[in-house]
Amino acid sequence: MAADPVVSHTGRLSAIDPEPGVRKPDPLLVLDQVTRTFGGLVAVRVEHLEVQRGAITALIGPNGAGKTTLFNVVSGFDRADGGRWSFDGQPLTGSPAHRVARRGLVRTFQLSRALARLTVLENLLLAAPGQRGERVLPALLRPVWRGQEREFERRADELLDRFRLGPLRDDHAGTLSGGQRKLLELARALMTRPIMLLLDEPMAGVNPALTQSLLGHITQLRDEGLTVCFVEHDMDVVMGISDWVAVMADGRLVAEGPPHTIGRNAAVVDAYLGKRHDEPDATDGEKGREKGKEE
Ligand SMILES: Nc1ncnc2c1ncn2[C@@H]1O[C@H](COP(=O)(O)OP(=O)(O)OP(=O)(O)O)[C@@H](O)[C@H]1O
Repeated sequence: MAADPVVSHTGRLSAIDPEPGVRKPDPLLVLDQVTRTFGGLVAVRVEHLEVQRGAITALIGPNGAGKTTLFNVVSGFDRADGGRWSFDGQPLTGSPAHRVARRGLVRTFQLSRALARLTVLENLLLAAPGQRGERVLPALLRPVWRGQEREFERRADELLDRFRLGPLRDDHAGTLSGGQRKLLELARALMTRPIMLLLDEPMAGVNPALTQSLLGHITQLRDEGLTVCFVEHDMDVVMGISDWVAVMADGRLVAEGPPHTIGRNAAVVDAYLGKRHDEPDATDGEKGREKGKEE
């Protein structure tokens, strides 16, 4: 019997050297010399990073390490100052967000105020591939749906069932709990049938019962072949679902390895002790100071 491709992808990860920038057996996303600066602050300076296809990779690091900025750059929501990156063997450097999504790399965002006013179903339909809000909204008001819209609605219902959001289909998204919103964000991202998902703190604001369910959904998606990279501060979550962990500090990639090795890595201990997780560093920019105040 042929080997399960997913098991072999993640299994092969445990055999490679846990070194920052190490080559992966089957990289889907590859970054080289990627930098992003804000004024004098170098937020990201990643020399080389490969994300393994079919695996769940956690991106961790203290506040202000550059994780979100890296996600923004790669997903086309921010520009880099330098470097190049490729996806599925083809260059992706500098592509705008809509093109990145069309290539199959999709990033989740927290539900915005505008989307909170739409129903759960409308949120999914707006995320349908090749659709732009101005084309979908009038369609939503039409009593008879044409072929493409019907197909999108079928896909949306499939996802709502999958995430047990079916009964909330016609509720305003703003009325959902924190955990249900996270499920909706995941469902929105899946409308386009992506190859890879970038999840920014998928468990933030989720109660423990729903956290388990969300973790189950994410590992199930991985088992179906989706590649997942997520930023997370909760180490139980990181240890619980990731196949591989990449650690950033001060914009750099300082460590990589299987989850059970990461806690023992001296560079990781330095990164977290040097800049406590709940404490913004004095060298952080405005954003770091603002975050510090909020927390
Ligand atoms: N738009 C911006 N303008 C100025 N500085 C920024 C901006 N965005 C990020 N930064 C700075 O870049 C650095 C990296 O921030 P980033 O949000 O990427 O870190 P992070 O690792 O995601 O942190 P956290 O875990 O707290 O979300 C920080 O010092 C931050 O203050």
